[in-house]
Amino acid sequence: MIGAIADDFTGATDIAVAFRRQGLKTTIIFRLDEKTVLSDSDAVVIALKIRTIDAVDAVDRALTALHWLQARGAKQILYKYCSTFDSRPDGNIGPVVDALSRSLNARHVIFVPASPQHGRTQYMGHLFVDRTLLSESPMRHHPLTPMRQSHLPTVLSEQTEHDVALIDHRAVAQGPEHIVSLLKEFDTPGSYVLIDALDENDLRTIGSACANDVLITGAAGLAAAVGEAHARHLGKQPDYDHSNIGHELFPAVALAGSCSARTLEQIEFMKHQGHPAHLLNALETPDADLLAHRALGWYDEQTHAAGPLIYSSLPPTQLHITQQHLGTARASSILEAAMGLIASGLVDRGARRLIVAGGETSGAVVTALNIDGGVIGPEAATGVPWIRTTGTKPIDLLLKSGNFGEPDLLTKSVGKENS
Ligand SMILES: Nc1ncnc2c1ncn2[C@@H]1O[C@H](COP(=O)(O)OP(=O)(O)OP(=O)(O)O)[C@@H](O)[C@H]1O
Ligand SMILES: O=C(O)[C@@H](O)C(=O)CO
Repeated sequence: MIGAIADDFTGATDIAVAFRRQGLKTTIIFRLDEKTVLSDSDAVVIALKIRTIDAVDAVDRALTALHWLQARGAKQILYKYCSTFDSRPDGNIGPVVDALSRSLNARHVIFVPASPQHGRTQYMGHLFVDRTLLSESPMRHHPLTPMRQSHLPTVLSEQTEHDVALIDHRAVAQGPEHIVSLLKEFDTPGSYVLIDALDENDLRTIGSACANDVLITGAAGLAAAVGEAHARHLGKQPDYDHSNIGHELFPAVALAGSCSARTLEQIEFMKHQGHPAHLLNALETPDADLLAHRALGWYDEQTHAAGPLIYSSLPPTQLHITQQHLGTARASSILEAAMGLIASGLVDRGARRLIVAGGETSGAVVTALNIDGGVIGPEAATGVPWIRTTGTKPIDLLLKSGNFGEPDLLTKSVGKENS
């Protein structure tokens, strides 16, 4: 069984569906419970919310997840971070991988964030988002983890004491045996190796070179490659879900806390299509309870025929003003707490389908709703699967990564009743 630990919730759904697509029976876990028994899962993904928290706490939670997976028979561990390597200079990718590699006694650890299906490629150690370098992409304005350096060996070296090497694309092009022979040079405990990848072929090459590594790290591109090799080994066929998850439960509401460029476009599109929208203004009301109370009062006045939107997302200049006045961490914690309260209030009022934009925001919502896990359904967009939650009152959830999906994704997913 492959065990994956994801540093945020939308990242967890992104790799869960990458495994599922290959035909692996995949379970997603939002809350660790010692009593959980996994029946015949080929891949298990644990969603953590540790991307931006204090590194000591992040390490602690990642190790708890590791031990939980090991106790249930995970043979290979994938640590999933963002395909744009989102992290702060003091963490969290470095400290968490340091702890996981020590605990697993890993000889070398590969780092492969490239995910061509999402337009993320790595060449000569530099990460690209579509046609631009990471540092020139909208990721430079991220509210919590602004990425202003594209050369990943430099970024990772700032987060760890371990040596960081690069296997560049010329070496990848020579095939898996060549990578295996190069990795032998790094076969001392705790050697870190970033590997370039431009397309699915490169990822397949890397996936087969690292098939026996106890610890691998990366994003959905690597998960798909490793999942494919694993499915082949198990004799499983690719699986495209045809269930009705995500298409039948009403009322539906969209919640957006992501300030990523694509989410801002999706919000504009939704408003333009006439969906009612309510902005959470933390600058004016820096109080989670009050923001939630007002948002739910507003929701109660809507007809719900066209799925409503509740959002806090702002473009970079306005975001910066809020963060300067309130402090970055305080603004996030007020808004995440408000989103959690709003989600609980919506479910109490009968909402059956929630579309949530943003990984941290998704973590806040799922945690507030006390959801243990769910079944991965069809993809509304690449890397964005519907999830039907487990438990007595299932709801359908779409946890959307900030930059994923076409501009009409929120509009299409929230839908219009009887349309
Ligand atoms: N108006 C605002 N002012 C300050 N902070 C905000 C505002 N709106 C949202 N935020 C915060 O910005 C953060 C956005 O992170 P989140 O992970 O939800 O989105 P994302 O990074 O775009 O998504 P992903 O990680 O999936 O790519 C959250 O902590 C959220 O509370
Ligand atoms: O890898 C990605 O880009 C996403 O799965 C993600 O991590 C969103 O936060």
